[in-house]
Amino acid sequence: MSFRLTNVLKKVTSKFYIGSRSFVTSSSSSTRSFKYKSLSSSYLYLALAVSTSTLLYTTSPTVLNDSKKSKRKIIVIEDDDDEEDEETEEEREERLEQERLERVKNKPSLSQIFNISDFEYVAKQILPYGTWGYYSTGSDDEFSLRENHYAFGRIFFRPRCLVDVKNTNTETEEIFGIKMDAPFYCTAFAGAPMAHPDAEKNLINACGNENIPYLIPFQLSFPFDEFMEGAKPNHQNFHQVHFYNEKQLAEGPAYLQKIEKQYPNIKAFFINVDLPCLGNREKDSKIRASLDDSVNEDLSVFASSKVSYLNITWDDIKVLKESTNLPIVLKGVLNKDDVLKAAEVGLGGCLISNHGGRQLDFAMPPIEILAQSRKLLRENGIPDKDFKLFIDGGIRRGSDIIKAICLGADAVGLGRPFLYSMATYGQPGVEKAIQILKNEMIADMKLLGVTKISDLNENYVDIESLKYKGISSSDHLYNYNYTNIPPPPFRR
Ligand SMILES: Cc1cc2nc3c(=O)[nH]c(=O)nc-3n(C[C@H](O)[C@H](O)[C@H](O)COP(=O)(O)O)c2cc1C
Repeated sequence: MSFRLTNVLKKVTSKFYIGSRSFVTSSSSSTRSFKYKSLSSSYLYLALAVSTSTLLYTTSPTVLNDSKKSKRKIIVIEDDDDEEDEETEEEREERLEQERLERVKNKPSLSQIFNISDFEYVAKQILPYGTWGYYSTGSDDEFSLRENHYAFGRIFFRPRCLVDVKNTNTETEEIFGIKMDAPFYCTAFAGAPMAHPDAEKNLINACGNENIPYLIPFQLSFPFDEFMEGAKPNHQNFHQVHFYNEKQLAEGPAYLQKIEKQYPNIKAFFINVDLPCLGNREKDSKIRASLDDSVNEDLSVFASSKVSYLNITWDDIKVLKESTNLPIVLKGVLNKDDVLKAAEVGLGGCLISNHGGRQLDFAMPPIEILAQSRKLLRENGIPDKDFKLFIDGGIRRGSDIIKAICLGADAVGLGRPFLYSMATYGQPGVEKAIQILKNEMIADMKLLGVTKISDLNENYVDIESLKYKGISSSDHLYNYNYTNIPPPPFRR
């Protein structure tokens, strides 16, 4: 058998390349169908000292010596004679796309979806690779992205027993004049049409049917007026606003006035204060780079280097505030002192958010800042009813929502959960996601010994461990969907 070390290494790296691509593309077994032959055929074996995680998906029966102790695996390497198994880049892309389309066809029925993470799992399997990358990624090393979620795992409940909880409901008091069926809303995100042509229409219709607000994004894929024509009458919402340039900022007051006058069902403006520039969305960039020419052109709109935002200041916020009677909420506040300042300058509220871990990495988890902020506002004599607090980032369960309400939030926003449910099952998917969260809340409130939202307070939660970042019980559902940042792929 002819065999040269250089060829072996070439083929080893090609397997790693495929391995790392299929890892981020999909965890379905069908995408991992490397064509290894049986041990008896003309194959060579090479023992490599590699971490088990690198080869998480190379679980073919020909992978030997899977001892955790040694952390070594034996990889089967084809020899020079086996040219028939070679696959060109185009063939591989085509195969992966065929396999994806097959998964789209065979996706689980909606009745098989039991929780929010299930939607994420299906989305990961069926979305085009670049779209999944744009939606799921955060900035830099994604510490904030992961901690957003994990922080909820450091808060435990202190339930009361023997309470009559037969009539429990999740309805809210009025928030900027809106009475919601539950204290959460669908937050604003750009890029939803990459997954569905009617993206934002599905979202607003589902929110309308379930009576929760939609934070209508500034970057809509429909003209605003056309979009609002289709909204359910009496469905009350919020509107998110950011500015790309000085001209847009100068026109800001007129824009807010127009919306206020024309659309009485929009009850507050959420203005971004977390976009002096885009965060370093490194994993997203890596994924797009790996797609080369086949990259979906729409994606380039979101590439960090091509989008620039305007750096606004407190003075700009004052001008915008004076231009409208509607409450202004700052979206993306990350420090309790800024929360206090926003209250002192007479704004309506703050949305504590690190943009779903997409802006400043190592920004603290919003739930932790929330706990500090409500306390600080009270210490400074600002009653809860006079200043609304919202958080978003990492919320995936009804229990997460309850924890946030206990710690002083009026309502919370969810982004990716509604993006994934819409991308996988359209409007019915979003409605189901909302119902799942409502049902989880009802059950958890009963178990907590609480019948209404306004009775939730800090006495129902233990936050002793909240500040110990990085220490949480493992969340297997979350971890299963989390994708590691890929290393640079070797050329084939
Ligand atoms: C794909 C995507 C696009 C987003 N686009 C915007 C945007 O255009 N404007 C904005 O204010 N926030 C945007 N966000 C941030 C969300 O409004 C929200 O802060 C975040 O998704 C909450 O975290 P979660 O996804 O873990 O729920 C985006 C988030 C994602 C995931």
